[in-house]
Amino acid sequence: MPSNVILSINAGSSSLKVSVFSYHPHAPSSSHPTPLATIQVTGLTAPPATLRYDRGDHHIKSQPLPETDVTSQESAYEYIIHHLTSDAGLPELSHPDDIEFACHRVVHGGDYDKPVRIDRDTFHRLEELSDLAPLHNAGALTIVKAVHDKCAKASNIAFFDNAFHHTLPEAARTYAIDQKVAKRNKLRKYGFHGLSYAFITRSVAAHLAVPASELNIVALHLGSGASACCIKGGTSIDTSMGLTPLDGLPGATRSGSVDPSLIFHFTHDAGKLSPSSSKGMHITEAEEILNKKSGWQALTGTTDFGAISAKAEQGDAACRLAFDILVDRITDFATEAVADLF
Ligand SMILES: Nc1ncnc2c1ncn2[C@@H]1O[C@H](COP(=O)(O)OP(=O)(O)O)[C@@H](O)[C@H]1O
Ligand SMILES: CC(=O)OP(=O)(O)O
Ligand SMILES: [Mg+2]
Repeated sequence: MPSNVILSINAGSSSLKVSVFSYHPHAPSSSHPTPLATIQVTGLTAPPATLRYDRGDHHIKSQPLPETDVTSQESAYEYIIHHLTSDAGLPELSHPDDIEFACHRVVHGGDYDKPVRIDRDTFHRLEELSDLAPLHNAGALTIVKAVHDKCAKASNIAFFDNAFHHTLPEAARTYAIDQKVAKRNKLRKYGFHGLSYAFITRSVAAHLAVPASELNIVALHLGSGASACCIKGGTSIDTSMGLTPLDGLPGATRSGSVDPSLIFHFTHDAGKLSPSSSKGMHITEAEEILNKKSGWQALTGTTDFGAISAKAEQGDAACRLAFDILVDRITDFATEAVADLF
């Protein structure tokens, strides 16, 4: 009997979220896969990480994980696969070979505007984009590799977080820099969280009972990474993230938009390679500081925005400021975006 489990895998900057579906190879093409379970490890940047597991309509467990066990997207994936294949209540997935398709959210897909099956060539192309999504692509690719190495029958498919924004008008996606250099190095606004915006567009249109092509909204995706998107006629016409997910709204460890010359006044080492660079991913001190040592972490000492909002309400000044900064930046984007909708 052919294996028939589909995994949907979202390697976020602070979490790994996996949904398990079953799929009947001979079912009509109009039928949808059946959801079996969801499992997630959250709080990777605010240890201890937490496991949450739901099977069918049942919440099975929520528990903190030992701090040493799960510290990265890669170790979270190993933990999750072990957990799923050991669960007697989920007989459809009792061995990694039961997985037929592993569908990965890949944050930076460069010029790809549609999902692709990942082969050696696409894997290398996505690896080359790792420098442009330093908190994301490399982690997702370690999971692609784990599936390739350990799930004999699975195909890896990449779904790109920037693809929804391929409709950005030229003026919105072009930076005011030398266009020869921009074109050669593919320096433009890509935008991210597109899988989420595509879902929001479908869901809001269904809720309002209007065709997506008539939907005009400003949508927000607020998580460890935060962004906003202006959606006109169901398509993205502007979004707050840019060449990389660093641009736009601040996030858990990200500064968001700052004056581009600020970093040279912050440190004289801005252009040096950071010690956390690896053979496959080159990160300067500037990128390290702005991606990993800024945002809510730098302002309040935690990346947990739930805790920040609670403390802000209790009068904690640093948390109040962090909260107000987020509101200020969202309001800036939304005000401009609403004007673009008319
Ligand atoms: N109810 C809430 N109120 C405020 N912040 C929340 C709430 N629920 C989750 N968060 C915050 O959202 C962040 C996690 O976002 P998420 O999108 O799941 O992560 P990732 O970027 O890894 O995908 C954490 O900072 C968490 O504290
Ligand atoms: C693109 C991005 O920032 O994703 P996440 O919110 O999962 O970190
Ligand atoms: Mg996310």
